[in-house]
Amino acid sequence: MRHAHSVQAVRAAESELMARLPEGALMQRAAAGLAAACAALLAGRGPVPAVRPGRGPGVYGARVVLLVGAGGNGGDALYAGARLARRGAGVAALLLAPGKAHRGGLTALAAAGGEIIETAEETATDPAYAAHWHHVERMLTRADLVVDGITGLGGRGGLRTGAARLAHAAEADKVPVVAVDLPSGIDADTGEVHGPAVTADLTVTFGTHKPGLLVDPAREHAGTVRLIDIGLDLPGPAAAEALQHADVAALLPRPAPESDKYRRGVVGICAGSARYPGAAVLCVHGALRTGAGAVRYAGPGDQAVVARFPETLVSSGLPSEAGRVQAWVVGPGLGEDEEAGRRVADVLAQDVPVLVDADGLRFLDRDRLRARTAPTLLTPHAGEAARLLGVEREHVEAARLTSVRRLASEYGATVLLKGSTTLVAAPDESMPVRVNATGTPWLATAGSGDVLSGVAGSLLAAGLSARDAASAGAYLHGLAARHAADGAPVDAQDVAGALPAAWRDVKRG
Ligand SMILES: NC(=O)C1=CN([C@@H]2O[C@H](COP(=O)(O)OP(=O)(O)OC[C@H]3O[C@@H](n4cnc5c(N)ncnc54)[C@H](O)[C@@H]3O)[C@@H](O)[C@H]2O)[C@@H](O)CC1
Ligand SMILES: [K+]
Repeated sequence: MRHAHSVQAVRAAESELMARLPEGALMQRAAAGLAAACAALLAGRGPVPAVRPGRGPGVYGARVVLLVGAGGNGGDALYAGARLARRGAGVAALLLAPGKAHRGGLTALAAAGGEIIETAEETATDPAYAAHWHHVERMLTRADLVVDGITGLGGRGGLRTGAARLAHAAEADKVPVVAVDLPSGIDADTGEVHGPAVTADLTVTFGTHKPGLLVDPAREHAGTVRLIDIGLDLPGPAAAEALQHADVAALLPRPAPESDKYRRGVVGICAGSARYPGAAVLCVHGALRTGAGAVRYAGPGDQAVVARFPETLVSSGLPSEAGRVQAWVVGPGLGEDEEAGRRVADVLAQDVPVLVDADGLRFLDRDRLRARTAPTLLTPHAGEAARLLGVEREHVEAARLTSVRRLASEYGATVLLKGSTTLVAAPDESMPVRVNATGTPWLATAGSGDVLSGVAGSLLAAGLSARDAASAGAYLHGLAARHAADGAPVDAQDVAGALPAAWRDVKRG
């Protein structure tokens, strides 16, 4: 499991540890890890090449520019810069807040032969300093490596004008950028980005991940993330967490020798319509490939479903008349008419776990949902989430973590918010939000959501909690898409077809 903690939790753990260590020891641990990651990158062992023509790999002779802000983040950069300078790199520090730069870090860099250049942020728009800014921009574009130590845990809002200009200069020339702790300008706790922010190739983060390193849109600024253990002890639940193969393997059901189809879980599917029969087929396909003992289908797509999957138990009437199931999936391709609404209400009236997706989300009654005793799982994309929250889609996309938490709490349901990183929030706010990162852009294809509903519904029927079913389902689904795509476009049927490969991959570890 990968954990991400809030700024407040990290600060508390830091002060607890600092009280037991000699002064500055923690920052030295951070700087040592940061310098090692920079050295590896300069030696050609990083996520991006950092060797410019005319220079061999390694630290010796490399040109490193540090962007240094007012706080501890700049301190890390300065101490790491000193370590690189001692190994023969040419290191220059641009101080964006000269009066506030970390004293000890400045002394260390100067002692190691590094260059210190005052580049006060507020002079960026002053014509008297135009030549100076032109000069430092050129330094950046010629560097082998730029280290972003502008802001860390204490950063507020986006980059200011001067910092944004420098970050842009480095990015425009494709100079590798290593962010210290987090890319400056992102919101560490929410993953939101309120203005210009550094886009790093590598982020070296300390003690624990921060939610902003896992959640979009901030995540896209972080590049590859490397976690450095500095000995922090972070008790209590994380703010966010990401499952790994082993976590998912432990969650996936495994049929016991005495299992029969009923014990393995029967999932009911109410999806599709005369207009969208394909949604029914895809949803059933996802469910069948995720270990359900049996799939019952109830709805207007019964003939299409049984023609493709003869093992399905089909009927065309109301879901409550279809026979017993351990969980229902309702919504994909159901349409928007009265009949669809009747089916959703019929499913939600049953006292079993229910997954509501797509068209089903049009018919939710907040109070009825909150009154349900069995778990409910809602699986909206950003547009559907926006409608449920009464906000614009852009708002959900910009504030994904806040939005998924708000939905879960307002609807009293577990919510899976689809996207490039899928988020899962439980109605209990103390539970970490789960972040799924197995997805691929190829998953943005018609019908792939219908498959996901079948997958998660099947896991619900097998007895997983709504949160586990949603997060393990998203994980498998994303992995299946990667298997199916392998660098080329996929359709939703390919994704469903690759589910067994994803399952085996997870189980193998
Ligand atoms: N406390 C410690 O011993 C350790 C701290 N560490 C580093 O220290 C960082 C936290 O240090 P700080 O609390 O000083 O926080 P920052 O380094 O984020 O600096 C905060 C200061 O930056 C300025 N600032 C805020 N927003 C800004 C913006 N948008 N543009 C420009 N300036 C802005 C403000 O003056 C603020 O006080 C961590 O992220 C980590 O990198 C690590 O060395 C681990 C140990
Ligand atoms: K930073």
